[in-house]
Amino acid sequence: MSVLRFDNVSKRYDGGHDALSEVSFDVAQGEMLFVTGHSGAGKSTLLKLIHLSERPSRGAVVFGDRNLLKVRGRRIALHRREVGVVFQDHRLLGDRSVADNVALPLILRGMRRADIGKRVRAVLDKVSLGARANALPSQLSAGEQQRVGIARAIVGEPRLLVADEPTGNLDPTLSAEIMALFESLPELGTSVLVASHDLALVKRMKKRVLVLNQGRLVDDISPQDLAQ
Ligand SMILES: Nc1ncnc2c1ncn2[C@@H]1O[C@H](COP(=O)(O)OP(=O)(O)OP(=O)(O)O)[C@@H](O)[C@H]1O
Repeated sequence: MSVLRFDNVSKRYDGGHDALSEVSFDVAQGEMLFVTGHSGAGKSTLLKLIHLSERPSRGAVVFGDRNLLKVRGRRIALHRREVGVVFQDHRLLGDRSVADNVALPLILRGMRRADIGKRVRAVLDKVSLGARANALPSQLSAGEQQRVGIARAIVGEPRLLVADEPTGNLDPTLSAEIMALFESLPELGTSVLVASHDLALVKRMKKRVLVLNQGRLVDDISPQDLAQ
């Protein structure tokens, strides 16, 4: 079953050229894949269409059986519960503890406090930050902050996780740890779509790779093809 489908999607920003041009692809439930391409190729735009911070100019983005064109108003927040997002710049609240930052999506959806505490502890353990639950983001390293961002993105058990250059500022060891964490998510049914311009990293992972060039999807490489 596909969790996400792009059907001939184009996106033109006001006054600009096509950032995406007639892009079509499917993501299966529990699949992990990468989208790569040079700076300006359209990777971030593609992710923004999925979590509805942008809208397509033409074509359809379909999530499960939901055409995202029809998702408006209050339904946007409901849609975002099902899509976890990891930003390159973390976007953590500086005056809140690690645990509070991770709890935020669950508080917003009105979950009971006791359940929130349990979930937050479990997910912080998963990203190896159980001991830093009470720290402020400014007291953490870049890699630790990134892991808090990931914990916040997965705490709500989304159907799809999208990550924009999640290892951009990290050393190779930390990048590998984060990729190992992402690789474990499909086992729980979460699909994972990672935008990265780091070709060495993408090749190492041996997953499906979508290649964008000036907004066009120019290649869709299967793991088998990558291995050759
Ligand atoms: N808000 C915007 N308004 C106008 N043009 C934009 C906007 N956001 C992106 N663009 C343009 O759309 C194109 C695709 O940008 P996008 O950020 O999606 O690329 P990218 O592959 O993520 O690049 P990078 O790796 O540098 O982040 C670029 O030409 C960019 O200048």
